[in-house]
Amino acid sequence: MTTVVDGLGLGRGTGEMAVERALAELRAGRGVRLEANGTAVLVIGAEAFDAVTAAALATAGVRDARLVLPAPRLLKLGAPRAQAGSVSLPTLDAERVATLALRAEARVDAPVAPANGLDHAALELLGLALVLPAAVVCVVPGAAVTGLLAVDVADVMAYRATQVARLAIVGRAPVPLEGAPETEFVVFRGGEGLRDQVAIVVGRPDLSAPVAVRLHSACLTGDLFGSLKCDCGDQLRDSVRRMADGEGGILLYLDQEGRGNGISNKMRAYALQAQGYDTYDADAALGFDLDQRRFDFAAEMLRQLGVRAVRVFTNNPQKIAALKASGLDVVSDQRVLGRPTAENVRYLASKRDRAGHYIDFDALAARAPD
Ligand SMILES: Nc1nc2c(ncn2[C@@H]2O[C@H](COP(=O)(O)OP(=O)(O)OP(=O)(O)O)[C@@H](O)[C@H]2O)c(=O)[nH]1
Ligand SMILES: [Zn+2]
Repeated sequence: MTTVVDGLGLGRGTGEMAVERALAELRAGRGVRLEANGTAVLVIGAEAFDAVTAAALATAGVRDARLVLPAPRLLKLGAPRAQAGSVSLPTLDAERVATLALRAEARVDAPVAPANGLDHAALELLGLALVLPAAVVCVVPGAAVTGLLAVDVADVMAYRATQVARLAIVGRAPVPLEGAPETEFVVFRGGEGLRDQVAIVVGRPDLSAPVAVRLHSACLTGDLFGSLKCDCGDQLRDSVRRMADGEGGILLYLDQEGRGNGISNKMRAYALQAQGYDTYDADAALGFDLDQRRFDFAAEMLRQLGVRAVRVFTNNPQKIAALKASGLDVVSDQRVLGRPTAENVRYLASKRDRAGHYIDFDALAARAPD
């Protein structure tokens, strides 16, 4: 297959390479050509769609331009739909796109058409690229636009699953931690959009028994800076300490900032929270479902480390279900309580009430201050 050699991606499928390149293009604010069954459209993220881009596309003679939005964003705009949908852009107006895609007070101003396969793939690409889930999609006449990267819808929709299969350890070393001197960091590549994922092996867990495990999604603000808006930093340090003081364990530090939405979208959501939205409504206003995270690759990391049974430290029923679904034996009697603060109590209550997290406020209140 000469096409595989083409990109020197020996051993990688051409479809996967195209998807990975498309993610880089979209993150850089450029468009890509999305193809399915002989149909091709240009896709560009709404957040990159400025007046200059709009004018260039109009000059190129593009037609049938639409703004594709996910169902939660359509609901916010006053047009509830079970699935994603699109509104027509008869003139390429960057200001209108920004309003419909992002502004908190916006209302839908045109009929909404159901999303087709190309539209769904466009949103999947933007999600993988961690940009705002709103896509400008249009038809490009013949040779009017050159140099666009082409990517196939089927390859886009298959991408996440193929990444799990490619997960591999790329580096490991001992890193003694305060309070956990015998600790090893093991770095995996793959799983979600070629990001690096880290397993932190604390002590020497007995792999023949259920291993203490925490799946910890990255939270820059909480883990590193001690943000008062969430409980992540406490959960992180408490989990490592419990593993070190007990029989050892494995903490997976997962590159899933903002429940998988990415740090930029998390800050957009925090801006809405500052206006009074709760954690889930803020995400929904931007077009996100309750939670974007998948944990299938986390289970695969554990498997590659020789773990068959886990005692998982979490309050999140989705994590428990995902580990079980992946075939691991799961004991789930260990909760991870952060410190309640005036700033995070609403966040914790929302997680309990809207996402079914096992958060016991009496137990939190009873926690002795450190
Ligand atoms: N979108 C969004 N993400 C947030 C917000 N606050 C925290 N996060 C993210 O939420 C995730 C929390 O991760 P975890 O602590 O692993 O997860 P959890 O789902 O609460 O589950 P457990 O802690 O295991 O009970 C991290 O990715 C944070 O960056 C928020 O207000 N909005
Ligand atoms: Zn946090």
